Formats: sequence, C-alpha cells, structure tokens
Amino acid sequence: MDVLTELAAVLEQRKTQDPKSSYVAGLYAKGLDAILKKIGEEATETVMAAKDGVPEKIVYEVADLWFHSLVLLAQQGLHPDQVLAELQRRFGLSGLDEKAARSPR
Ligand SMILES: N=c1c2ncn([C@@H]3O[C@H](COP(=O)(O)OP(=O)(O)OP(=O)(O)O)[C@@H](O)[C@H]3O)c2ncn1[C@@H]1O[C@H](COP(=O)(O)O)[C@@H](O)[C@H]1O
Repeated sequence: MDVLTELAAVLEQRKTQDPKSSYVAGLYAKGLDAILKKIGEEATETVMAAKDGVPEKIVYEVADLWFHSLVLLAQQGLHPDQVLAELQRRFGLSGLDEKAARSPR
C-alpha cells in the first residue's frame, strides 16, 4: 500500500477518535475553517521556504501542505485517489490545449 492510501485510512479512522487524543481528530472537531486556515498557513510557509531557497525546508513545508490538504479531502469525504485520477487525466491530455485539460467537465 502506498503512503497516500495508508495515510488516508488513518485520517478516516481519526473521524471517530477523541479530539483530545489526536491532532487530526482535533482539527476535525474545530471544523472546516480551522483546516482551511492551516492550509493557508502551510501554503505561506511553503512560499517563504522557496524564497529562502533551502531544499530541505521546501520539502518539509510542502509535506505539511500536502498533509493538511489530505485532511481537507478526508473531511470532505474525498480520497487522494480522486486527485491522482484527475492528474492522470490531465497527463493523458497533455498533448492537447492545456487550458482545456485543466477545465473540470
Ligand atoms: N503527517 C502528519 C503531520 N504533518 C504535520 N502534522 C502536524 O501539523 C502541524 C503543523 O503545524 P505547524 O507547522 O503550524 O506547527 P504547530 O505550530 O505545532 O501547529 P498548530 O498546533 O498551531 O496547528 C503540527 O502540529 C504537526 O504535528 C502532522 N500530524 C500528523 N501527521 C500524520 O497523521 C497521522 C495521524 O496523526 P494524529 O491525529 O496526531 O494521530 C500521524 O500518524 C502522522 O502520520
């Protein structure tokens, strides 16, 4: 099993856990706005890391950003496979007009 699938299973399992016992359960309990706030913070930290130009910091901050995006997907009842399928679809269309490839149907 790949790390995204394993992590998605843990994030799903945290939905029934005591918010005090888990960071993710705590985020779910705070609600959508708290998750979106974290994504905004991590996106900003990613930008700052890239401006600093330190590769290790960029990797660390992107991991935080991806992680909180995965929490958002789980909270919305979505699975990372759906995002991977969308990227795969775009990759398959890469020979076509890029704007058309990005447009949701
Ligand atoms: N991958 C992660 C992961 N990445 C980042 N984080 C947390 O995300 C937060 C990042 O926020 P910041 O960098 O702003 O640091 P902070 O100031 O401590 O953040 P806040 O407490 O203010 O939100 C930190 O608290 C990190 O611990 C993560 N927390 C959990 N996971 C995974 O999620 C699983 C479930 O976690 P729990 O719900 O804690 O069991 C774990 O097994 C891990 O695999």
